[in-house]
Amino acid sequence: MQALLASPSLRASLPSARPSLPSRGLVALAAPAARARPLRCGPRDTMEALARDEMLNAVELEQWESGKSANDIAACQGIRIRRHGRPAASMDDIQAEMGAPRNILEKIIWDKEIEVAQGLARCPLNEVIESAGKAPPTRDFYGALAAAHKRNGVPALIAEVKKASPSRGVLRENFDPVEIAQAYEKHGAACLSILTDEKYFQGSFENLQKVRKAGVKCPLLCKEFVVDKWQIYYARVMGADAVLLIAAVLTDLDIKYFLRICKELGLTALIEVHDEREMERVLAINGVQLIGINNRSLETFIVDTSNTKTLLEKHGDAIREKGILVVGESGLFNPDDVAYVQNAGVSAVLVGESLVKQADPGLAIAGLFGKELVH
Ligand SMILES: O=C(O)c1ccccc1NCC(=O)[C@H](O)[C@H](O)COP(=O)(O)O
Repeated sequence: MQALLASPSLRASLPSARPSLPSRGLVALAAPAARARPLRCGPRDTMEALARDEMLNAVELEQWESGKSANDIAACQGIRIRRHGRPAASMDDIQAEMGAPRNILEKIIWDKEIEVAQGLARCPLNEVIESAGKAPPTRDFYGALAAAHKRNGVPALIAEVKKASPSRGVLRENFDPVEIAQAYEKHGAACLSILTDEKYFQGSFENLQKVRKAGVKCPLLCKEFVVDKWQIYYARVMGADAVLLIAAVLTDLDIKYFLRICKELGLTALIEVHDEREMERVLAINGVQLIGINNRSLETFIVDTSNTKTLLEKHGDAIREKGILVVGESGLFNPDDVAYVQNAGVSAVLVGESLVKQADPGLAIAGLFGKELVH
């Protein structure tokens, strides 16, 4: 019998998802050879496909069999964000067991685990999967970036619809997501990023859905803190063409598994890295098309655009050989900032604050690039 690591999402649904998953948590499945029927597109089949594609790593299997907790496995990959795995508990009880969150990103993730459990209770996974299968076709997020970069001769723009953030507070009081999205599209944004986290960014999945239903044509990134596959299916249902997967939060197996789900749903995955270790991890994963280099540390809020230059000086050749597009994210305010990351090797930029806080976010785009962008 082929033992298969519990998928990240399955792990999240187990009673002790992260703190300590006993080796009995291994899920024994029929040896792939024994399966006669073709692969269905359900999560269990995705897990079998995962195993069949030998995306699993013997080291990871050994770690699980050694009884290491999922948090220990994550820590072995340099991940500093822990999971509590107790979505039904109060934050007080969680903190009594884990101590206070070490930084804002860990706090966001601890809240997200609880939110996802509430979402699952509200809209069970099988229903979301069924709805995702009926959603209109996705738009080509990756292709839109590549085309815009070629058309304009500057990095393609992913313009972010963001009302507030932990580091900057409220950016725009008068916040109409559809109005902002339409202004961005009118002035040449290739794609849009829509914040869907409510507690820390005052965003929502409803904003994503409104923008999609308003007739905005450019592809939409669901800017969410993904910790479970339910969020990917739900993003698809609510109108996303791409989702964000954050390497600082997700293990290699999480990313491999979620990449496969994105592929099945026709979604582009933007894999976000911030440091050397995360870049090396992500470049070792097959199927990555789009890497975002965040100049902002999501743990300290420090923004340093030289981060993009440093990472691309070392890894640019490998990235180009793989045909991966790179998105420079955060802290871009003027043409010099854009030129700096362009010279470093990015094909696109993701920009929020410097646009959304302007009186006319659409008009601000020409100011950011020093020229009008063409469609
Ligand atoms: O922006 C924050 O304060 C923040 C805190 C914790 C996690 C994520 C956070 N921001 C997400 C982003 O990275 C930005 O929204 C995005 O890259 C755009 O950055 P900017 O142009 O500087 O608004």
